[in-house]
Amino acid sequence: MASGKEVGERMILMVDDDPAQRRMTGAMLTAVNRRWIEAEGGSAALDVLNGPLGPRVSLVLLDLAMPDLDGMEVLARLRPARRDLPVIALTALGSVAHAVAAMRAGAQDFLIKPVAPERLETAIRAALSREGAERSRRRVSAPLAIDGFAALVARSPVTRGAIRLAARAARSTIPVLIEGESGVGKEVFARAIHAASDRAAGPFVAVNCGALPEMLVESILFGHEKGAFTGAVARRIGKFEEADGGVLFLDEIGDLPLGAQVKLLRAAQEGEVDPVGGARTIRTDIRLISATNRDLAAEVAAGRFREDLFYRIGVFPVTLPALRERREDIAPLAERFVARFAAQERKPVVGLDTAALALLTAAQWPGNVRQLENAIHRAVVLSEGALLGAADFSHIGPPAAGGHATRTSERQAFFDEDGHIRPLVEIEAAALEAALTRYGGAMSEAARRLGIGRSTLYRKTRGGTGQA
Ligand SMILES: Nc1ncnc2c1ncn2[C@@H]1O[C@H](COP(=O)(O)OP(=O)(O)OP(=O)(O)O)[C@@H](O)[C@H]1O
Repeated sequence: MASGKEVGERMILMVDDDPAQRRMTGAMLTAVNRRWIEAEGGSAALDVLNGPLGPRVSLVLLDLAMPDLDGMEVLARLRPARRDLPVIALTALGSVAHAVAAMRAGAQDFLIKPVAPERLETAIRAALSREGAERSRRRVSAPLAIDGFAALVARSPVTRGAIRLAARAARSTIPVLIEGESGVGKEVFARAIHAASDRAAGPFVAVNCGALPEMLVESILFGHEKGAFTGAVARRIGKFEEADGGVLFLDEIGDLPLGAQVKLLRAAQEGEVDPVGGARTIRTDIRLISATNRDLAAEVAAGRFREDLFYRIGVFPVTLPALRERREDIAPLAERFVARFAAQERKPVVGLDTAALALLTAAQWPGNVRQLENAIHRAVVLSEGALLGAADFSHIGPPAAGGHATRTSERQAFFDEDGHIRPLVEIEAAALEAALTRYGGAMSEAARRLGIGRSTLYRKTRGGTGQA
């Protein structure tokens, strides 16, 4: 049963089976002049929402672990009737995975108990303003927007699955984490989510965290005041402010230094950023889409990525498989690229012959779609005829035979003259050298391709690769 406290125009429904917790939260809400009502369990909460006070409830603070009807069940049952009702899930430390599930099921935010009063108030304010009834109603009545995805090639079931998932994410404000190797299409997916969302008219700001100079990461993301440090001759707005009202795409988020991760967490949780060297706090309204080519869970385990930030940004993971794991996409992508580059380069090329298609379809594509795109561009530029043939792709390595590295260069990189595997430091040194040679000494590109941060690459090449 629910016990009404103050009955006013709009009120918060607090749902928790623990009386002490209800008292504590109630005191916090009263202190910030919020009207509220409480329910001691899931069924009581549904009774309130379906009863005469229901229409007055503007927000639900929902404990997830309750004996009679747990929070997830309450979410599932209230959603059909009250789609526009913001819900903030509350959970104990250690059950963050539940909170993540709740966000996927439609909660706007989650808080870990015990909750600090300021954090509670910030979350309430954000949920009430950002997820206001009007916007939600617009969003719900809009048809499933997949227009932003129409430009993507997707013949394979896995790519179609990823698009369906991303299209669903586009309709909410959930932070999305796009995972996949370099060149698989993470950024084009992020742009498609933006285009299909109700923020399409707002900015899309992309930041490659792996390419940010370590000293300037915070100033670039959060801005700085004039005179904040030597060289800060004018105030500069950060990427968060730039993306206000739109989407901030953080590529290679695993490369962010730990210090910046702390600030990012606050910005992601509370929508507030503190420019470097300033006393002001700036409120922003952004949607975060992150991407990584690393296993972030492993980075968390290794202490290189903050667990709380991982849970915050990784609520809705979308995984894009490597191109070699979705070979059905190769031919349509190749044809798309031929048409594009033929027009761009004013060449009479109209397609690929069977042998070329077979070669491309069987290749390994370590650089994924971007590598395929570059290979086609090069072939179109060099071609003389109407169809590209296998000879136009002679630089594409053959498929790995039976999983063995058979090419001479691979043999030299991995094995010594006696056929024994080389020590890891030597293999690493060879890989670093190969990358730097391949990308003409461009550190950022080499680091990106190697899947490591630029500072790590500097350290490894400067300090000698024999050092750990
Ligand atoms: N499904 C697709 N349909 C059409 N083009 C695609 C598709 N996927 C990727 N591309 C093209 O491949 C190229 C690489 O994509 P993108 O830059 O999004 O990859 P990425 O995963 O973000 O790479 P990185 O990790 O190196 O930043 C782009 O030119 C993009 O247009």
